[in-house]
Amino acid sequence: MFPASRYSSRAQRCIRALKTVPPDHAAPQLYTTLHRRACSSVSAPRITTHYTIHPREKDPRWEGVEMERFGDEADVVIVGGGPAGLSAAIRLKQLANEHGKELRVCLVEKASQIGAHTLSGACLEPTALTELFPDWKERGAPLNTPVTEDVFSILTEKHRIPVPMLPGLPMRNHGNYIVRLGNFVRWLGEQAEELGVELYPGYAAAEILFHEDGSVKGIATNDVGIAKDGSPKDVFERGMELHAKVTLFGEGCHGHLAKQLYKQFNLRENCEPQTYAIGLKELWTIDEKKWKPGRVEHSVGWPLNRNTYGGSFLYHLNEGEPLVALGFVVGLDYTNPYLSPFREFQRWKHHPFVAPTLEGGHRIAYGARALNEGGLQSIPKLTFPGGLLIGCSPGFMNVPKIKGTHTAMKSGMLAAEAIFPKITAESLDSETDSMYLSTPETLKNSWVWKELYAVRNIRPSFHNYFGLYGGMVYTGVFYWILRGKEPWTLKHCGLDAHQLKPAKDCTPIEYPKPDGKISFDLLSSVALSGTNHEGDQPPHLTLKDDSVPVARNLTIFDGPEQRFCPAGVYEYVPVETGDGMRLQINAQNCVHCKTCDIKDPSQNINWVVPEGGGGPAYNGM
Ligand SMILES: Cc1cc2nc3c(=O)[nH]c(=O)nc-3n(C[C@H](O)[C@H](O)[C@H](O)COP(=O)(O)OP(=O)(O)OC[C@H]3O[C@@H](n4cnc5c(N)ncnc54)[C@H](O)[C@@H]3O)c2cc1C
Ligand code: SF4
Repeated sequence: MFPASRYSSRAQRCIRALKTVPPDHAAPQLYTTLHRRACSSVSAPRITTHYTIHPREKDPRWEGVEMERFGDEADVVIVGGGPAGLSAAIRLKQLANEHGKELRVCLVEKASQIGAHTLSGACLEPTALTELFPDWKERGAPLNTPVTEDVFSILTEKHRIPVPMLPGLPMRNHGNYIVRLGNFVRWLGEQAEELGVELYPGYAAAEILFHEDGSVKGIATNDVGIAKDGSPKDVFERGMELHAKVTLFGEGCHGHLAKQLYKQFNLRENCEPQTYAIGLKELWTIDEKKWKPGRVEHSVGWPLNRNTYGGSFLYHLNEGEPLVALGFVVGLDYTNPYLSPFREFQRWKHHPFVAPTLEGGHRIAYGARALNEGGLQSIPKLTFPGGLLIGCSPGFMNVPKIKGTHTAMKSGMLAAEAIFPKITAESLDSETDSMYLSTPETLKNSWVWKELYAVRNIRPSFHNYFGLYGGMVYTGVFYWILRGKEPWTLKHCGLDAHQLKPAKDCTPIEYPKPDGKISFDLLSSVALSGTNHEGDQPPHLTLKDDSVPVARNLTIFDGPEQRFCPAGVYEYVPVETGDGMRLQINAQNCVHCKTCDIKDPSQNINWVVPEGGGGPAYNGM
């Protein structure tokens, strides 16, 4: 793996030493020093060609290329057409209409169609929707499946232990609806357009723009026409600037621009690190005799061990055909680098309680997306000069409920209500100027805050010796009986990226081969996500340092990105000229789940937006 012909003797000494020391949380300084030395001594093949790593100003191929950008002005610009962004846009226009004000609201969405990058369960709690549109039924909102049956189980390899769904438990779904969230988001988009919101699907916000005083001025959409090697193509076109008085960032879980805002405005200074899970999902048409529209099934336990947080969902939809949505969620604080969330999902489908539903059925869609698990203690400061963070980007997910849509919507609506009087108090003819906002008090007094406060200790309580079982006992005592009123707030165990143990300390996991009927391989799965990217563009999975994957991730953790990526984007392949391995990034496969950016143990991967419109083509996921 590290032949003398390829690496200097200094690099080899450092790599050998790296193999013998524990990971950085055990001996941080020694580890970091050795790692830096090893990486600086390794001559790695060039992988990253993106201008965010190799600035165009220093690249002779870009000399003389026209870089002027066209700019447009709006009152509010919203990044992300998910439940949060669309609810904020809708609420702003509702308020403008109620008060007889003109308000220009523009929303950019990186998917080619609104809803095409949306992936969720999803059981929808309709609280926020009813506040936004009390007449949602008359408006034809696609909530076609009220929950009629709620089943929760602890799975062992061969058996199932039923858990009664007592009133008051967070997992209870009485009064909720099973939806295809992509369809619901598309419907929200239609309502927004009807109210006069300008929607721009196929336009990714690639850059945050700042005023001279450091406040946010708006965003720029991505440039197009850059070749894979980072040079300009003949068809190169600069993106467009959108300036606004206020910019709302609703990029969803682990926003790429939000990451920059955290740094720029130190927004995470007083909160815990965000923690995450990856959720994988499939849609199946099943035998009509097994179809029970309105039935919701959740499980914890097998195939995960008691110290790995996660579980499954299986929802029977009522959409005119015998359709089920099923998925598997794995907490990204798992420690064994050999774990593959995708293969755990495939294995789970063979459980004797699950497989009979799928036998004779047909899989029609696949996808994956990260979700927040940090809860209240991980919500950063939400406001900064010129903008606000909304939805799952800062993280309003209610983890034990596995629900974040209603809270994301409400956070967007509250943001709209907080900024509306400020924007309209100014002369609308005045030059665009950024607003200074403080966290809306209404948010802290809202049901969102109360709901997240009550469940704040459930997820961190799973970090105990008994794992799953300890967490369930904690939930029973402190949530079900005391309703989260305990006077303490538990901490998470740090960044998910830091939780992996070195491969030498872990046992490889033997996964069964897929049978092609119930379980499938990765590539045939990715094909069902419809994902596509223009091939001749720089990979949007950028590496801060091209040598780190081999020198650290492969050497110490046996290349975990090959297993945690649910789309087969990362592969270690033999170097063509000489010995050794190199990382190959199959960026076209990416389904924009953001897991690599979260779980990379070296925090060397930075997901950036690809050319607008690229990515999965989900149809009602
Ligand atoms: C597997 C899984 C199961 C879930 N189950 C449930 C459930 O049963 N019930 C429930 O209520 N919630 C569930 N959730 C959570 C729910 O999906 C989220 O809480 C919700 O979608 C958050 O809404 P959002 O608008 O904040 O973010 P998102 O829905 O992620 O929307 C963000 C949007 O922004 C776009 N975007 C991102 N970056 C950019 C950019 N730079 N430029 C332009 N556009 C951009 C994205 O393409 C996306 O369309 C689940 C999530 C997962 C992953
Ligand atoms: S490359 Fe990263 S963002 Fe893309 S699918 Fe793989 S893990 Fe997800």
